[in-house]
Amino acid sequence: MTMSKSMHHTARKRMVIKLGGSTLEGLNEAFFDNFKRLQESGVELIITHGGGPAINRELAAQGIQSHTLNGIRVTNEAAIKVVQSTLIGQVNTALVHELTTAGIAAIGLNGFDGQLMVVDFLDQETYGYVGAIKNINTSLLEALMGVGIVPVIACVGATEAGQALNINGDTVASEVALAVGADSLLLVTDVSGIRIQDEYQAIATPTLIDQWTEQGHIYGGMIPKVQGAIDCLRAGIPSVQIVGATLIGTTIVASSELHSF
Ligand SMILES: Nc1ncnc2c1ncn2[C@@H]1O[C@H](COP(=O)(O)OP(=O)(O)O)[C@@H](O)[C@H]1O
Ligand SMILES: CC(=O)N[C@@H](CCC(=O)OP(=O)(O)O)C(=O)O
Repeated sequence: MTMSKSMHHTARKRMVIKLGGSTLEGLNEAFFDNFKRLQESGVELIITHGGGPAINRELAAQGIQSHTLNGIRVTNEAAIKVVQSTLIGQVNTALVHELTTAGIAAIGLNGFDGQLMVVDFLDQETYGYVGAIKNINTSLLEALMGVGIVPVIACVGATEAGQALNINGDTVASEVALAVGADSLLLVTDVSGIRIQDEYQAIATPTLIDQWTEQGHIYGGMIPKVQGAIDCLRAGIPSVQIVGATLIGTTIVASSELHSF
């Protein structure tokens, strides 16, 4: 790390929580209470979310084809319109409502708002309307957190020309965590972490993850999670976890930290 995180902010801890579309619809008030307690104890929260299943339903209803490649949705011109309207219009608003009901002050955002996530095409030929993040407006996030409001980010980016681009939710979570110098990243999904040959792993290292991915034990939607986790860990974010709705799962640690477990 070139710049100490304490340079960005003082004693307050910062946590980025990503709620996967796979688990979002089943979360209850007790789950959100955990976050309320964290916030009350002085932790600054940023919530990001996906919405893969909701997008799939809407695409199917409109007869639009799509498929994924390395856990990333290949998004054509018809699909990006559905992604944009579903994530921002439905999933984000519903989540903000749930947080508000749980007593957490929350504001819904997407890449267009205050130039929150400026993107370029990742690789238009391969992925279509999918974005790679160029810049994140961290001042906006800090201003909101500074007054106790939780930013709730939908994974839609905006190009400088104003084109919406789809971004994988796990990628948004890890890039936001990196941009704000978070102390921890929590990816909440529909499985209790990384499962290898029917066993959930309490601990994983980048080396093990590379092996498991090569062997095909890690595939599909788990790929962007482990990639984002490794990026964060390498950049010095001390705690990265992939968990289920019970908040139990896999902690990803640098190999050199293994001995302390
Ligand atoms: N090794 C693995 N351990 C656990 N889940 C895995 C693994 N490899 C692939 N997966 C898949 O990843 C899914 C979670 O990713 P995804 O469906 O994209 O969830 P989310 O909507 O939370 O991002 C799991 O439900 C599982 O099907
Ligand atoms: C580019 C890309 O893959 N975008 C994702 C965005 C939603 C998402 O990530 O949802 P989950 O968190 O439920 O997986 C998609 O279209 O499904």
